Amino acid sequence: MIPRLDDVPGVLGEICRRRLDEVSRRPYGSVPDLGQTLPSFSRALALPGLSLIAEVKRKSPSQGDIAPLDAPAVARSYEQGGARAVSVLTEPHYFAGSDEDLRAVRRAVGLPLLRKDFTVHPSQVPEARALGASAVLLIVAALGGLTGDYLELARRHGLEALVEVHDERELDLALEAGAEIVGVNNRDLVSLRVNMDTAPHLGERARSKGFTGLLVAESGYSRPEELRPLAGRFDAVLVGTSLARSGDWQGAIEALMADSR
Ligand SMILES: O=C(O)c1ccccc1NCC(=O)[C@H](O)[C@H](O)COP(=O)(O)O
Repeated sequence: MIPRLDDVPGVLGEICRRRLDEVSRRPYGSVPDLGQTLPSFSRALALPGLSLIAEVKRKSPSQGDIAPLDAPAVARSYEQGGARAVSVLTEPHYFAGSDEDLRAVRRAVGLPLLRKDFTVHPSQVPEARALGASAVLLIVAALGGLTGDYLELARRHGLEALVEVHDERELDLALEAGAEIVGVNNRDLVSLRVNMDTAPHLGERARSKGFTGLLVAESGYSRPEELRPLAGRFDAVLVGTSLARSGDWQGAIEALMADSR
């Protein structure tokens, strides 16, 4: 169940190899699961109109420092602004996130949470649930042929999975693996280039192949007009940098989503 990360190029490869090294040092099951009932991620995304997954993001390889956020306070504003789910980055070095951020956000809001991390070891799956996440991120570019095994593991732990792709090959792999929630990332995680045509293109391909699950468009969104190509095609959009940077998190959501509700 450990992916062959030597073959993963660029920044994504670096992040994943470092994460695997860190995670492998922790004793399996070191985060106690309090057995709490967690809200459904997919039900929130399937509500009418375009759902927003708002991300708590302090820094990133493409942007550098974004904002020194207080994770639970920002998540509360996201909830008040009408976000339907919150994504919490828990990777410490490249994104300045932490497991404690996820725990604190769980205590602060009632929305379903996505643990936005680089899942490269099976222990991260039960850990996500124990920290209060309803869903984990599975990046096909990192997991390759193991994507289906991680999906099965997530289901066994009562978690949903956002299966992330950014090209046709990865999309086809995600569909074959049985993904029910597919995230199309406009950002190529190897080159870090953003192409806003990626989500509409791959969304259309997924539907043409008979995919009836949930589609999420990810990365690069900051203006309401950029959401127009998603209307009626995507169930949700995941937004990090532009919201995190705004300082007025509730107002930024209201402005961004004004035409999409
Ligand atoms: O954001 C990055 O620079 C990045 C680099 C390498 C791997 C992952 C990265 N981001 C993860 C994400 O997918 C985004 O945080 C998410 O889609 C939100 O994107 P944005 O609204 O553009 O911050």
